[in-house]
Amino acid sequence: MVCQVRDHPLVQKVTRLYEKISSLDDLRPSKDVDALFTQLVLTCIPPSPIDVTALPCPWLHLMRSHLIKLCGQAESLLESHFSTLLGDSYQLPIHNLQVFPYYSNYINLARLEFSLLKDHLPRDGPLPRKVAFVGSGPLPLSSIVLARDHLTSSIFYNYDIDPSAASMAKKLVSSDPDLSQRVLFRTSDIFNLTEELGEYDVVFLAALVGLDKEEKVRVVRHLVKYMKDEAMLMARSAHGARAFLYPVLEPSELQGFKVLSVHHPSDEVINSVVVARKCPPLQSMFLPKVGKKGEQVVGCNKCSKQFCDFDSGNNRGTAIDSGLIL
Ligand SMILES: C[S@@+](CC[C@H](N)C(=O)[O-])C[C@H]1O[C@@H](n2cnc3c(N)ncnc32)[C@H](O)[C@@H]1O
Repeated sequence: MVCQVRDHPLVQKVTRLYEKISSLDDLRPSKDVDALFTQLVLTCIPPSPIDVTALPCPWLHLMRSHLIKLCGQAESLLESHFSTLLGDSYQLPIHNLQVFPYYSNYINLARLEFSLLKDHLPRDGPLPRKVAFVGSGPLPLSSIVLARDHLTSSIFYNYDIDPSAASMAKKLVSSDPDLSQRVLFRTSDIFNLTEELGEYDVVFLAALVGLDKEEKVRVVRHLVKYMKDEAMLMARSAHGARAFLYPVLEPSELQGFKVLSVHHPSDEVINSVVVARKCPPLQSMFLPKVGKKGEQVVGCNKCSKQFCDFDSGNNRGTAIDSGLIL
């Protein structure tokens, strides 16, 4: 079958950039690497009619999944470079974060995530006390900006699978009397976090945790298993052509969560944000398990408009989108 989408100008441009990026020996920041990734981001930011997650030909699927991995590697190397620069060159790294070329993107992303989170918290209720950020990286700008500007009394526990990330990140906040006490770092793969995930009121999930659909779903299932009921999940995703750069988390993959909102930025903030709340345990298993769309779903009381809409009181549900298959 001929793959027409390959002739689309956007796909042709991304393919050309992919061929150059994938032939690089080294993804550490340099003039060439920066120029290629800048072109790639500028190519993928504008709205696009193409559903990148449903590319008809296998070659493009393979290209996309390799490109996401290359972007992840380059992002981590960029963060390590600037984290080292900040930690080695400044007494107060926190006061010099603007040396990172995309600092303003993180300011905007943190503002967006906080406003989306606040929309789903009780109006005059307390702000979340304990926050986890999974996939914080060597330059944990999201946690730093969220803790400094928005959740100013919350405690942030940052997790990263890369042991060097925690040590670099600690160095950035150690000279700040407030953040050094409230923004803490641990090394762990998300899959090794179990009971402690149940301590958090909010879990932020970086876009690069779970690089393909299967792994992203595995991450969500792990979070469902260990997050406490009603805790909030702020998961990063991607939309449109930005899905060439980051994995996509579909609301339908968030079984066990009630999806509260999905926000696709149209400015230079690359990531989409999915806001969800952990469902309370199923009240009863008496409802038949769902098999196909539109059938009755297993009761997930008070939960997941996305999956089931309950008649009042009798706890029976009719799948709207896709049922909970447990
Ligand atoms: C590059 S950072 C991006 C986050 C960014 N620094 C921020 O502040 O929003 C993404 C991080 O996710 C980490 N990561 C990827 N998979 C992970 C996993 N399974 N568990 C924990 N961390 C993971 C990577 O090591 C990487 O450092």
